[in-house]
Amino acid sequence: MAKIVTLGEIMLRLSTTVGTRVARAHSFRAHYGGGEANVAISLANYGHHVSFASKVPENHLGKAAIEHLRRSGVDTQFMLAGGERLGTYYLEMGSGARASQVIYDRKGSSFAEMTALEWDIDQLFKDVAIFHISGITPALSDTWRSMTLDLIKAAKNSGCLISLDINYRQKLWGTNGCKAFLKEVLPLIDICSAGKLDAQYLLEISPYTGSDNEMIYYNEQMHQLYPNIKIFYSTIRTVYSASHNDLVGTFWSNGKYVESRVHTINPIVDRIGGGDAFAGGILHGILTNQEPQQIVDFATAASALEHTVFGDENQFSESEIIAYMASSSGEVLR
Ligand SMILES: O=C(O)C(=O)C[C@H](O)[C@H](O)CO
Repeated sequence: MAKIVTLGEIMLRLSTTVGTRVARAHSFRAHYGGGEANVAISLANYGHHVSFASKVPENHLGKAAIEHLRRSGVDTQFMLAGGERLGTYYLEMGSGARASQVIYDRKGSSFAEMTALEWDIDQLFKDVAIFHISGITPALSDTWRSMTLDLIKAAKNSGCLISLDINYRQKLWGTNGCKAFLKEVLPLIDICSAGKLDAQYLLEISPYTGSDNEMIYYNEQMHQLYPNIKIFYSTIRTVYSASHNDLVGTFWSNGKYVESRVHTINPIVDRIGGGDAFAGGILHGILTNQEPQQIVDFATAASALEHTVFGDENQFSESEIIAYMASSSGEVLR
């Protein structure tokens, strides 16, 4: 199967149990996560040869992060060892009207402190079909901002398709920094995860005022700005609370727009990583040359299932997702 490389920061996640605030917590659950690592795990679950590239410290936490990737079958040959610490984030689990909250504790991490591309770049992109990256990495430092562009250019020179999840994180940078980065990077991108809010607030597309499907408008406007981007995808949450979503997946490819059915996720066990599970499903569909409707249906089902388990990563195989698409009644499967 085609080779994919994803690159970014993997972190230790420490989360509260539902109903406990971070400030009152006496214990935390430990998981490992990071947008691009989560996408790599999804793709490995579906049988793709996928490498995740990052840097972690040479200690037991760094080893645990690598073990987390290996357990799911992600190739870790591009995991560098060194630096001071593994980035960490705390997650206060939301409930009902109270949103989940993230506190980042990632300054000074082995990955964030990198000042040079320490990988053998020719090896990293050798025989790679898709290079996937997100807007989290350039938000870590000015150096990472220019290194992200360098990586993308190198991947393009090696013939990879470039996939970017905008993944705007307001706790890492402001909209101005992100907007400036997007102006530079989007002309280099082939596949892009961008939703309505990204279109309005980061790409400055005027709000839709008509009565047709607004996502068709936003996707077409984004494509007009960046005709090189042939695929846009995003999820829409029509009912939204910390513990309940109605989720719809959208996919726009060369002028054709499709949506999934509505997935009602109630209760949500853990929403972190739902977007990455969706991205993993989309990239899987692209890599296996599926039809747009099949692609969005599978990716949205994968995302819906990801909301039902603890942890940032999709833990379901392709056949489990297909079985859920066929039943989705929550009955006992015997
Ligand atoms: O927020 C981040 O920077 C992360 O990468 C942590 C999570 O895994 C990610 O947000 C999920 O998309």
